Amino acid sequence: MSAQPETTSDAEPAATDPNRVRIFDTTLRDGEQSPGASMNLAEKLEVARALAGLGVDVIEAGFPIASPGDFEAVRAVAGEITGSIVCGLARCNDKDIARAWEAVKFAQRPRIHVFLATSAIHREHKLRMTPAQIVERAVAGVKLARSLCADVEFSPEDAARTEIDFLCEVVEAAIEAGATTVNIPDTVGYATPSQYGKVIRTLSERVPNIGRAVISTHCHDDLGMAVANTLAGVEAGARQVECTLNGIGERAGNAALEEIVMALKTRQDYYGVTTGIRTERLYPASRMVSTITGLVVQRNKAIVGRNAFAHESGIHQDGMLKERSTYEIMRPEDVGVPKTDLVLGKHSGRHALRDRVNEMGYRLTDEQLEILFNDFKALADKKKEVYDEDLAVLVEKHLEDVPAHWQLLALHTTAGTSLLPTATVSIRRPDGEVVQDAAIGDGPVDAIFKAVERVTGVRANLHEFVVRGVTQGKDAQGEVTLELEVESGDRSFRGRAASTDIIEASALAYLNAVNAIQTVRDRGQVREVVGRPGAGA
Ligand SMILES: CC(=O)SCCNC(=O)CCNC(=O)[C@H](O)C(C)(C)COP(=O)(O)OP(=O)(O)OC[C@H]1O[C@@H](n2cnc3c(N)ncnc32)[C@H](O)[C@@H]1OP(=O)(O)O
Ligand SMILES: CC(C)C(=O)C(=O)O
Ligand SMILES: [Mg+2]
Repeated sequence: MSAQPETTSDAEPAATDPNRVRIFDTTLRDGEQSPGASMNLAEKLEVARALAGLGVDVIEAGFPIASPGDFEAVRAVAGEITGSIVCGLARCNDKDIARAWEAVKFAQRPRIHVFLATSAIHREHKLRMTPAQIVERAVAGVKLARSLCADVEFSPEDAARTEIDFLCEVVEAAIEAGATTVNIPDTVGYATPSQYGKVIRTLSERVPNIGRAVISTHCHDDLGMAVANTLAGVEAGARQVECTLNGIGERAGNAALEEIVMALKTRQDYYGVTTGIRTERLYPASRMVSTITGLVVQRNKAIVGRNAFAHESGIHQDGMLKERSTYEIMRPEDVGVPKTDLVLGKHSGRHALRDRVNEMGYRLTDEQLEILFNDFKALADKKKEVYDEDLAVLVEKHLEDVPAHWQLLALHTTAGTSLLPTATVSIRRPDGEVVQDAAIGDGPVDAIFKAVERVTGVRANLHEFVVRGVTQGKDAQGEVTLELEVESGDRSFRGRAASTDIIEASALAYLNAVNAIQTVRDRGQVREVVGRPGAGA
């Protein structure tokens, strides 16, 4: 075994500032261990570039002994990435360590990461080794790695379930053998924050040579506590945190990089530490990892989920419009999310509605807004989200001046392959009387038109009938536009209406055109009237 190379004496802030927390990203190694998340060389390189751009201190690029492909990927990352340390994982044996070194040796800043489980469960059942053999093997592995590389990390796998005295012994021996970072994995996500923090604090108090190494956290999310445990580790003195983008990783995943970084940044007042992460690149990097791995980010995921900066409740939206900090503790632009999203839905209020229609260029009186608000709530009860296009339809409906002489109150249709299409309509006449009638037709829409004709007595030929989706999603609104020609054939009247139910939209559009005809008749006018839905149409 050759003499140990010098420990890396980098002038990075991470090496000199006691309050700087190093971000060790293992998206390409532990993250890739998520079932179905394997990445090829080109994909790993792309993610590695994003990680370097993000400013992570260490990129764990893979486990070189795992496969020729992983070896090549780690080598490619090592050959290209500058700035960040590039690390390869190795079991505690000569072959793994040699292979890891072969893969990372051309990196500007290489690291070998050696691991060996220390808990009783792993010692007895998996490794079948005694505590003394574990210490001996760990020391040999670290020494071999240090003979090759100045920067060596040692992980006592399943540390959080390891007897604390034995853990202290192994950590001390690994540092003595040359480990420059000692990583304390909660491999199975079993720890709780105060317990994990206590482990880190105990190591820093009881291991005599601990000052020669950086203490690192590596927490899994089996009980949903990976980030909380990591932060407890930082509070207890850890100055490297191992994490992955979007929290991907073995089983329930690893601690999420974006959550740790933003917790440390947002609560700098509490933690008093910094990282070197360019946080405005978090969202793009998260999107990239999600696209490449195919692991979808849940909507309500902290920091990078689609809802992380979205507000639907009226009270929150009102607060946001008055002062952003009422309901947001971070600015979306600080994590690379384009902007806060005030989603209009069933829980929204008048402030948000007025703000949105103003943004869309409409100026409504208080009375118009009130009417719009009622229609909006009725629509929001049917639709999950009310889009700008939906609003435009509702607003225009109230800006039009076609009076609702005839108002549709209720509608019922039956249709099917072996039935006569039938429609029953209930309509309020201009004199206020409610009339019901029914008709059969070639289809349910034709039956509706005939029933409306029977009630209103307005005879016209349907000249044009167009249905189109005007909004997004399965619950999109359909808009019906139609044109009626009155019997003389020299005048046409258009009607338009929108609804989530196109049968209803057809009835409303037809009645709307009938109202336009009625308006002309009442005024004795002979010009064409373009009818759009009037109030109640
Ligand atoms: C907590 C973690 O995330 S650890 C990293 C987990 N990641 C992976 O396992 C992904 C990559 N792994 C692989 O491709 C394969 O498991 C390989 C190539 C590493 C090994 O494959 P194989 O040689 O066929 O062994 P296999 O995976 O079936 O079993 C693991 C062997 O390593 C031993 N082992 C496990 N951890 C260590 C360690 N840290 N140091 C030394 N030996 C170890 C096991 O005891 C077992 O040895 P045995 O064959 O004497 O019983
Ligand atoms: C290899 C080690 C660090 C690991 O991933 C774990 O223990 O979870
Ligand atoms: Mg792990």
